[in-house]
Amino acid sequence: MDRLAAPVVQFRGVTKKIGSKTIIDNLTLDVPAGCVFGFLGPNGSGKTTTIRMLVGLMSPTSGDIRIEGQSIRTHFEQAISKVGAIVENPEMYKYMTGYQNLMHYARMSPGVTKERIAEVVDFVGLGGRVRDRVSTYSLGMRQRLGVAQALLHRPRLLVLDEPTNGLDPQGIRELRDYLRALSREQGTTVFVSSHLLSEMELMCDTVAVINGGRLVDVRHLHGQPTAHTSATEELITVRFETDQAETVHALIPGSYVEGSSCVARATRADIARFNAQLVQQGVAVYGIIPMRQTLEDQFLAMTREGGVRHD
Ligand SMILES: Nc1ncnc2c1ncn2[C@@H]1O[C@H](COP(=O)(O)OP(=O)(O)OP(=O)(O)O)[C@@H](O)[C@H]1O
Repeated sequence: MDRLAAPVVQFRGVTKKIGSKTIIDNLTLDVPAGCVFGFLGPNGSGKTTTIRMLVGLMSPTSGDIRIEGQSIRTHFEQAISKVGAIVENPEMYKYMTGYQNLMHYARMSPGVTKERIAEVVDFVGLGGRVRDRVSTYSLGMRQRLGVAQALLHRPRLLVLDEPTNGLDPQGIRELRDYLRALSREQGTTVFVSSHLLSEMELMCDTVAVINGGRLVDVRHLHGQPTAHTSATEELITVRFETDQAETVHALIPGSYVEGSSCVARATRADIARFNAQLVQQGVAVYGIIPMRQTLEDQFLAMTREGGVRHD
């Protein structure tokens, strides 16, 4: 992946209000070209709303989204022409075969040839079943057909909302394999949402975490932190060993008490500053221990506040 390439998607100060409720709050985020990008958040955090705006099903209240530099506000047609998406359930005619469904969509997309249909069918591994009726397909096969359809016009960006929902482990593995192949072999950027961190960890190069409509973290999973978290600003998680855990918790925003210690996520500089303040207040700190958390632990810690539901 070329890390210097211009981002495929740029969210800039995107806010969505419905009535008096702010669903998405000032989202600014870059999606690098050619990666599998995970959009992770608990239920109700705003993933679907963001995706609906990204694929043009809903307009932001303020802010803008650019797709390959084209604004969805001022150049909607050009911006959206670069996107293929499955949002909610893909519309399929169950009484027709997979192939007939693809032909139907191909007729609506200029320039899609029979060769292209064969290519996408092959790519998603639907070959043996494409001449069968969709009514006989498993959920996984319907989803492959949905992805094949979304890829027909060679989009630069493929957007999938919670694509692993309802798939069995084998289906999830296959989906993961072909999404990764799509980004690696064809340079297509894949934007995929989920509330399941374990899947994101295996599937994605980068994960953005959203909670309560706000971006809380962006993490590059196979190496250095992204631009959102420069090395000096990177948050680390540490355990303050102390017999006054509540006092430490009261001092450090976003921390939580666990047994006789307090777990906090902060930059290195802030951890040193908090420690100095604790010493000044006469709180005995016996140790500050870096925690090697799994992304799962970090995700739970980041989304702990506000009593959100995890499943
Ligand atoms: N049309 C609407 N009117 C009022 N509130 C809405 C509307 N659409 C979404 N919301 C609220 O916005 C918040 C975010 O919803 P959204 O569906 O984007 O979240 P999500 O992260 O996709 O969650 P899930 O995984 O459960 O679908 C939720 O609290 C939801 O109730």
